[in-house]
Amino acid sequence: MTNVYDVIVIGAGPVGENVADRIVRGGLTAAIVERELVGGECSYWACMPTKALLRDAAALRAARALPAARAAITGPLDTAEVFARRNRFASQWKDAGQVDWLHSAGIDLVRGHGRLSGPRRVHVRGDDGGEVELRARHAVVVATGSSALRPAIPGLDQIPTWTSREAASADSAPERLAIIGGGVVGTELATAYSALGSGVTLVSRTRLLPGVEEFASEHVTAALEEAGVTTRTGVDAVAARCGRTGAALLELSDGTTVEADRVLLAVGRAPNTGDIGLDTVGLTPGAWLTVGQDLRVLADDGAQLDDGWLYAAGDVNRRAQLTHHGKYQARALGDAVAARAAGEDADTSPWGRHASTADEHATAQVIFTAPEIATVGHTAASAEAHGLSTRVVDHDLGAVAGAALHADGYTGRARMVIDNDRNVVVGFTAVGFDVAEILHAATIAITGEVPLDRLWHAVPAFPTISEVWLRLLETDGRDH
Ligand SMILES: Cc1cc2nc3c(=O)[nH]c(=O)nc-3n(C[C@H](O)[C@H](O)[C@H](O)COP(=O)(O)OP(=O)(O)OC[C@H]3O[C@@H](n4cnc5c(N)ncnc54)[C@H](O)[C@@H]3O)c2cc1C
Ligand SMILES: NC(=O)c1ccc[n+]([C@@H]2O[C@H](COP(=O)([O-])OP(=O)(O)OC[C@H]3O[C@@H](n4cnc5c(N)ncnc54)[C@H](O)[C@@H]3O)[C@@H](O)[C@H]2O)c1
Repeated sequence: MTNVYDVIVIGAGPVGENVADRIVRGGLTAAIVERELVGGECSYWACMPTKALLRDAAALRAARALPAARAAITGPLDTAEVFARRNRFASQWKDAGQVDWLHSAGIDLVRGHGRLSGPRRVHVRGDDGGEVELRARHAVVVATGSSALRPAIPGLDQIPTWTSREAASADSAPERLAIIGGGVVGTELATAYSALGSGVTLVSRTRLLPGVEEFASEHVTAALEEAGVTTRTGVDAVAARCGRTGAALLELSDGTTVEADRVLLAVGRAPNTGDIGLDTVGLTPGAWLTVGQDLRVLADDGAQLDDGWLYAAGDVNRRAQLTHHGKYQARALGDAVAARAAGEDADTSPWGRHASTADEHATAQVIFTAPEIATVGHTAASAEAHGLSTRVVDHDLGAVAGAALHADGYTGRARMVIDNDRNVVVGFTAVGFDVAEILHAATIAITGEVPLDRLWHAVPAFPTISEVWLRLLETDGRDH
């Protein structure tokens, strides 16, 4: 195996894989370094297994919302089958399929822990202790992702804890599960484990899902409580200890205690940069990597690092910690490196071919709680914080014919945030069952900056949940 490549990618998560793919498609050579499983967190311990844990309960809930289908339900959820199907979606934690794909794409895989060892150099220590020094002609891309953050709560190491990794790969549900952190991981896994039979207590410093519109957070909070989850908002877990029976005891800031068999830590992510040789190129180990518009890593003082040979994409640059946004960055980055190698200029102007502008203006996310939250672009609060002059239009999703038909007693709401100056949509949020699939219309409206006058000509089919678009436009009126 040659040790010199056009580009070296550290980390074969979804983002690293896509960077390497675009590099090779651009006519360059690429090696990818991976210390665990090719496919990364998303494939084995995050997106795919957690969504698999949620899916059967969602289908059962959908059937229960229709009287005739409900009558056909003959028993409870077969949780052993749920875990077995999850195992298949996690490829039994084996990466042979993804390795085959790498080979078919013409990407060389180097297994081991990669560290920068100077400009354009990556040192890899293999699991077998073997070492190899790789050299890049054009670029090194850091795509090492992130890991669960461990909060500094005294006594935590004396109690049985999980991070999202263990929760995503467990093969049974604890009788009592306490979750610290009411963000996306906390609420999704509370939804999953309460459906799988755990008695769940969700402890959150703020309201649940503080980053989304308040009405969406309220819908999910009410639904979690209805499903039997105890939500404790506005409190911190301040100490932990082991009870006499071996159970975990969490002391909360309001003086109360929560007892559980497991405590899931879901308080955010930390960058996988502690041991990747950042010090050898003048950067601070353990920090998130700051990048410019072109995803090139900036020095600690904000200046361009050397001649711009070091890039970072995905979770590690903290622009938008979502698989699809990381892969979007990967396409822009890979194409830019290939263009530059061919002596061409990269187009990193807003919405240019090599820019990842959508990270800033149209971050799209589905939160797979029950009901789901689908959101893209600004919330009313973030638009205001960005100094935009906006108006907000809301509509009751339950009043849309397609939603009423979808499920008896359908409740939900949608919000459109409109930029008054340009008369375009800059934000959209919906909460309700199965709203995930209506999100992309909003993403297209926002990225396309479609004028509202033209949106009136985008006719949603009847009777679908997407008809909420027409209702939102009608509520706003035609006179702006
Ligand atoms: C519980 C959970 C659920 C999630 N669900 C969703 C979801 O539904 N949808 C969504 O869009 N996002 C979801 N996310 C976020 C998503 O998982 C991440 O945004 C995504 O995995 C980021 O991809 P990445 O390639 O940047 O990093 P990762 O997936 O973390 O991959 C990084 C890779 O780099 C490797 N690596 C690290 N350091 C080194 C080194 N020094 N040498 C060699 N290899 C190294 C790692 O082993 C890993 O394979 C979820 C996250 C969590 C925690
Ligand atoms: N469906 C999806 O798209 C999906 C699903 C899961 C995760 N993710 C991604 O994974 C990332 C991590 O998710 P997450 O939920 O871990 O992080 P998060 O930042 O969404 O939420 C963490 C929550 O924990 C709270 N918190 C922090 N420290 C605390 C402490 N000491 N005590 C109590 N609460 C504390 C924070 O206030 C915050 O509300 C997110 O960026 C998310 O985008 C995405």
